Amino acid sequence: MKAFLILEDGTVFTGTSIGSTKDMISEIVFNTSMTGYLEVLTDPSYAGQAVVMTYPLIGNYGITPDMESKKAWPDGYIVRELSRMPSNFRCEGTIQDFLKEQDIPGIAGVDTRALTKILREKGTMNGMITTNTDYDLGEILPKLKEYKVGDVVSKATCSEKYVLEGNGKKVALLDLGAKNNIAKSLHQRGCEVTVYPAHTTAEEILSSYPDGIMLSNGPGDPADCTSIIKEIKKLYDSDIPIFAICLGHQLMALATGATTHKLKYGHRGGNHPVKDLQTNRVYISSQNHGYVVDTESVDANVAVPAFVNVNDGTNEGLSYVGKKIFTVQFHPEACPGPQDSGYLFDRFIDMMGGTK
Ligand SMILES: NC(=O)CC[C@H](N)C(=O)O
Repeated sequence: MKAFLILEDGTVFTGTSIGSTKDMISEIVFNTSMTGYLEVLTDPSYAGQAVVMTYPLIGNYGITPDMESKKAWPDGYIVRELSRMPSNFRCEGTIQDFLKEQDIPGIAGVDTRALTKILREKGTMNGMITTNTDYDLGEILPKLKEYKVGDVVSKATCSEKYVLEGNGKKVALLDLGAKNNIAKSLHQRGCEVTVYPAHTTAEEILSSYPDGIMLSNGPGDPADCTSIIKEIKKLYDSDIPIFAICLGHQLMALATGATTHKLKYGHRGGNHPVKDLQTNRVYISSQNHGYVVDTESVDANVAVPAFVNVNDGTNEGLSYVGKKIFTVQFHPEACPGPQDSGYLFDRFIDMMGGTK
């Protein structure tokens, strides 16, 4: 069946429908990872976005247990070519069936290189995937311009708190739409991890006397998370060691007086170079974000830049003055992508007083 991808600027790509055949409107973003399409699909930070994979052949090893959450989160999925015969000893199905099961519409056969060039030059924009051959641009384009994502953190967070038992440091993980590998990275290092829903109060978290607090990644515009930001300010004031990733990093910055803005087309992929400003060493990082902390808005008495993006000079991490708090914009938990910055979990454990 034919499908169409219609962009806010009026560009139309024609391809083949994959997954669900329902109409979808979302923000269209591109990811340049060459591997790890399943981790991308199951990363809750994609809630409220449709993803274009720039790697031209997707689905070679089918569906495997490499999931970063229980379900797929993007509103839509856009690929050049989908593998028709996935092959792997762990393969449990095809992307086509997975998308159908999850009711996610997609489109294959799109010139993703041309599409990405448009998004890179004009910036991220909204789009629609439809199988309706009688689509009416005059009706659709104003709707696309109007579309704005809602409260996606509430959708992506867990509904109840749960615990991963361990004998080491007690970590409270605030789940803002967390990827599995954050809790796993702590648990593998012996920590006992208590995962809390995003709207938990600071009082509840602090009353369990954690050795450290971790703020996760998550979807949407950080500036929309006003009530969570208030709770994070109380966590900042508590003097408990804190490590934060991506959305967590942005919310800690907002809680302490800095501002954020939306990047033209974001950073999503597995090869973003970031420089550790303490050592001047460059790490290749996994990234997935559309917003960034304004470096010049950070009060030097509160925090100092710890990492910078080597491609565009944007902020990639902050170290908080007089506090045991450091935060990063990239993903040390990888999944997908390089694990070069996994040592940051060890740094967090050292900050909490080392392994018991
Ligand atoms: N992966 C994330 O945590 C993303 C944070 C935020 N939603 C952004 O796009 O910038």
